[in-house]
Amino acid sequence: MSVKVAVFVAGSWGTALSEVLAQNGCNVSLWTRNERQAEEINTKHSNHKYLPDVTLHPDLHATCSMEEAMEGAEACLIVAPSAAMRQVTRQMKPYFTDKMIIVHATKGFETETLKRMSEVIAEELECGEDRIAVLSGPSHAEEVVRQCPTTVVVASTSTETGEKAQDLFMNESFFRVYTNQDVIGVELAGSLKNIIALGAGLSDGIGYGDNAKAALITRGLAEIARLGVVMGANALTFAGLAGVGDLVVTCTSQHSRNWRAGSLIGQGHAVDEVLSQMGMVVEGIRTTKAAYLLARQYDVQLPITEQLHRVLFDGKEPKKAVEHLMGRVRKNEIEEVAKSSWS
Ligand SMILES: NC(=O)c1ccc[n+]([C@@H]2O[C@H](COP(=O)([O-])OP(=O)(O)OC[C@H]3O[C@@H](n4cnc5c(N)ncnc54)[C@H](O)[C@@H]3O)[C@@H](O)[C@H]2O)c1
Ligand SMILES: O=P(O)(O)OC[C@H](O)CO
Repeated sequence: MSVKVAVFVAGSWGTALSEVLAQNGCNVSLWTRNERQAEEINTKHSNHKYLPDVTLHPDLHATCSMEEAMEGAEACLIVAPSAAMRQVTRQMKPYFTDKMIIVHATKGFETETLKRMSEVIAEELECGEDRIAVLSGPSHAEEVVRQCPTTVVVASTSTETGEKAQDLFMNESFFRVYTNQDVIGVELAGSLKNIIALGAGLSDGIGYGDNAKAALITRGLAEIARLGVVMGANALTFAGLAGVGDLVVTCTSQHSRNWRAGSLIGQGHAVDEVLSQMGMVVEGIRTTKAAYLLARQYDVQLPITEQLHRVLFDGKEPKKAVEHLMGRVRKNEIEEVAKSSWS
């Protein structure tokens, strides 16, 4: 009998990961709050709003019933936007059993509490962290559904849960999954890279070149690791798939919503106008707010995040933010790294 996996929700990434699971022979029940979308997935095998021109696996079943989705499931995959994580997990709670593990693939924080997604899930489902894994890494839905080779990491404090998640998602043709025990590092890396991707888009939108983007990626990684290590992450995680891997893909890919949003803002469009145009979640905006507050809480300097915060929330002109970054006091690159326990 195939393993049943309940997936929440049917956005781009939830649908793409459902495809991976269905290709791997799992019995996938994809929950959505939208009845028309469920009907489209079940009858036309498509989800045109989020993955246009893609024919989905014929066995992929969508439902608006949480009970139906979760009944008999051995694993639940949660891919709700960070802003909806608490609401979705609260709805799941009545059907959550001791037999299930949770995998989440959401990038971001709860901005009101500054909690990571696994913390929100553990709170709402009242379960130990050892039953939760996070899946992250350089992986755009648009390429995964085309079965382009993709590598990700699943992190869990429990080896058993991590390996169960690895077994569910890994295949030998296009989806390779590594394990890692550094949940904090993997969650922070996947979330914070979206801020730097907004910055890379902003720089491209202004018309600056590849030098500027490479600098943002490199100094952005230093900034991510600086906060991450202080919050309890393993520095080596930032050199892996969830760290530099995801940072590079999000700062350079045509598919990145964060890069695209940054680029439009760099071209002079207002933040609200850009967000209403995108039609899909741009986690980096909320994450900039959360990281700005975390930097204060942990007394860590995040210059790129701080300038992006000024652009997004105080209306600072993007070029002025870049001038500010270029004009900071002189520093020694290696000493900076050593101070942040990067080495
Ligand atoms: N798209 C990707 O390639 C990709 C890759 C890796 C990680 N992620 C992460 O996955 C998460 C989801 O992103 P996405 O790309 O699937 O977003 P999306 O914008 O494509 O879809 C979001 C979905 O969430 C649903 N939704 C929003 N609020 C809800 C609520 N309160 N209850 C129920 N459903 C709700 C929307 O209806 C929509 O179907 C984000 O954290 C993102 O960073 C995305
Ligand atoms: O399209 P983005 O910018 O939300 O990025 C999606 C993923 O995080 C890439 O791994």
